[in-house]
Order: sequence, then structure tokens, then C-alpha cells
Amino acid sequence: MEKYIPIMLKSEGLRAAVIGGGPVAERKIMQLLQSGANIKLISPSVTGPLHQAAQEGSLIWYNRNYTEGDLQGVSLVYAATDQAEVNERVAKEAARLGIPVNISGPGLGGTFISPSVVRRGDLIIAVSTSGAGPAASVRISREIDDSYGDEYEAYIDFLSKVRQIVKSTVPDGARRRTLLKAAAEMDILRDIRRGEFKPWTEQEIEAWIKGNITNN
Ligand SMILES: C[C@@]1(CC(=O)O)c2cc3[nH]c(cc4nc(cc5[nH]c(cc(n2)[C@H]1CCC(=O)O)[C@@](C)(CC(=O)O)[C@@H]5CCC(=O)O)C(CC(=O)O)=C4CCC(=O)O)c(CCC(=O)O)c3CC(=O)O
Ligand SMILES: NC(=O)C1=CN([C@@H]2O[C@H](COP(=O)(O)OP(=O)(O)OC[C@H]3O[C@@H](n4cnc5c(N)ncnc54)[C@H](O)[C@@H]3O)[C@@H](O)[C@H]2O)C=CC1
Repeated sequence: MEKYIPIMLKSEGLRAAVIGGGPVAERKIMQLLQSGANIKLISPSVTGPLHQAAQEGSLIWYNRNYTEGDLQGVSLVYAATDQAEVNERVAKEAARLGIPVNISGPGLGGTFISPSVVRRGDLIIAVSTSGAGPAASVRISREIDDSYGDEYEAYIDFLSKVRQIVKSTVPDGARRRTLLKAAAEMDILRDIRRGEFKPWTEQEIEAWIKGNITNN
């Protein structure tokens, strides 16, 4: 089995090329679009939703086969055709340019794979079987989907706000770490679930910081 490391890639403004325009390409593209990437789609045929996205100007569609040179200026590539030979040519050009490339269908030479993803606002949970069984990734992420409700969105927003204020107001590293660990251990989720949580104001967060620093 190949070995993989998970990473979170900043996608705003990312220039990505997708080769192929079937349902699999569509799934990859819809995720990229939601994350603000700029997409160059190269395929002689595309699904209805992709056609619509092109008409709306959400992506740039080249209505033709892939040809070498198409990857100039992009920093991420998805080869999603049903032709091994085409996917492999894309992977070769990407390797020459040093760009990460995903192969969703037949063919060798891909350098990253797409996980199955559960999102709750800024919380992202990604599941992968390292390519062994995508259907198992889907099943596992459904289980996660069932156990992580919408309350996690408000919870992560809360943690983010506390962390921002702690980072900008507490210069001492050890104190900062103690505070951030304490914030992560607060049982805010229970309050959110009960509908009893009122987002803290900046003043309330600062007061909590002061209280916790003097207690340590
Ligand atoms: C290696 C990888 C490369 C990549 O695409 O990045 C890959 C490859 C292949 N998948 C195939 C089939 C299926 N793929 C899915 C579903 C998903 N596949 C995804 C990822 C990955 N698929 C990467 C590994 C992920 C991991 O590590 O686990 C998901 C998670 C994410 C996404 O695609 O965005 C997405 C779920 C999205 C969601 O959460 O809903 C289903 C199930 C379904 O559709 O419900 C089936 C049918 C059942 C089955 O075949 O198992 C085939 C064709 C086999 C054939 O027919 O010959 C290949 C090619 C091959 O195996 O050679
Ligand atoms: N990774 C995944 O999640 C999954 C992968 N697959 C595999 O992925 C592949 C793609 O799946 P689908 O989108 O359903 O296939 P599809 O057959 O519907 O689409 C293939 C697309 O590739 C395009 N294409 C073909 N030759 C091309 C070329 N030379 N240049 C540019 N585009 C070209 C076609 O116009 C078409 O839009 C299949 O081989 C399938 O077995 C299937 C299911 C899930």
C-alpha cells in the first residue's frame, strides 16, 4: 500500500485544473468551487451541472481533449477521465512541473487522493482508507456525520474567538497553552445542545482569561 499524509490546503484563489467532466469530476469540482478555487476544466463532454457552472462563469471550460501544456500555471490537478492513458499523461506532465495530481479513475502516477469529508462550519473531518476501499470511507464518514451535529459549528466558532483573543493578549507561552487547553475542555457543547449557550462577548472572554490566569 502507498503511504499518505493528510494536509489541509488553503483553497481560496488556488488554481486547479480538472481533466474530464463526468460525475466523478463534478464531485471534485463542486468541493473546489465551494472552497473558492479557480478552476480550469478540460473535457470534450461535461455533466449538466458542470455545463451550468461554466455558463455562470464559476469555472473556465475548455471543450476539448487534454493536451500537454494544459497544466501551465496551475498548482493542483485532478485527472478524472475514464482513460488510463490520458490520466497517466496528465500525471506525467504534473510530475514534470512538480504539481500534486489526483487520479480518480484508471491509471498510475497520482500523488494524492481525496478523502470523504464531513464539515461543520470550520470543523473538517476527513476519512481515507489510503485508497483501499472508498465505499468504506463513505460508510465511516456517515457514522461520523450522525454523531457530530450542527452544535460543533458554534463550538468551533467559540474556540476560534477565544484562541484569537488569548493569542493577542497573553504574551507568555506557557500561560497561553494552559488557557487554550482549559478552553478546549470547557463543556460548551452541552450548553449549545440545550440551547443555553450565548456566544461570549470580547469582554467576557477577557474576563475569563483574567480569572484563569490569576487562578494558576
Ligand atoms: C483512490 C481514490 C482516488 C480519488 O478519487 O481521490 C478513489 C478511487 C476510486 N474510487 C472508485 C469507486 C468509488 N468511489 C466512491 C466514492 C468516493 N471515492 C472517493 C475517493 C477515492 N476514490 C480515493 C480513495 C479514498 C480513500 O482513501 O478511501 C471519495 C471518498 C471522495 C471523492 O471522490 O471526492 C468518494 C466519496 C464521496 C462521499 O463522501 O460521498 C464509491 C462509492 C460511492 O460512489 O458511493 C465508489 C464505488 C465503490 C467502490 O468501488 O469501492 C473507483 C472505481 C472502481 C471501479 O469501478 O473500477 C476508483 C478507482 C480505482 O480504485 O482504481
Ligand atoms: N474516484 C472516485 O470517486 C470514482 C472513480 N471512478 C472511476 O473514475 C473514472 C471517471 O468516472 P466518471 O466521471 O463516472 O466517468 P465518465 O465516463 O462519466 O466521464 C469521463 C470523462 O472524461 C472525459 N474524457 C475522456 N477522454 C478525455 C480526454 N482525452 N481529455 C479530457 N477529458 C476526457 C469524458 O469527456 C468524460 O467527461 C471512471 O474510470 C470510473 O471508473 C468511479 C467512481 C468513483
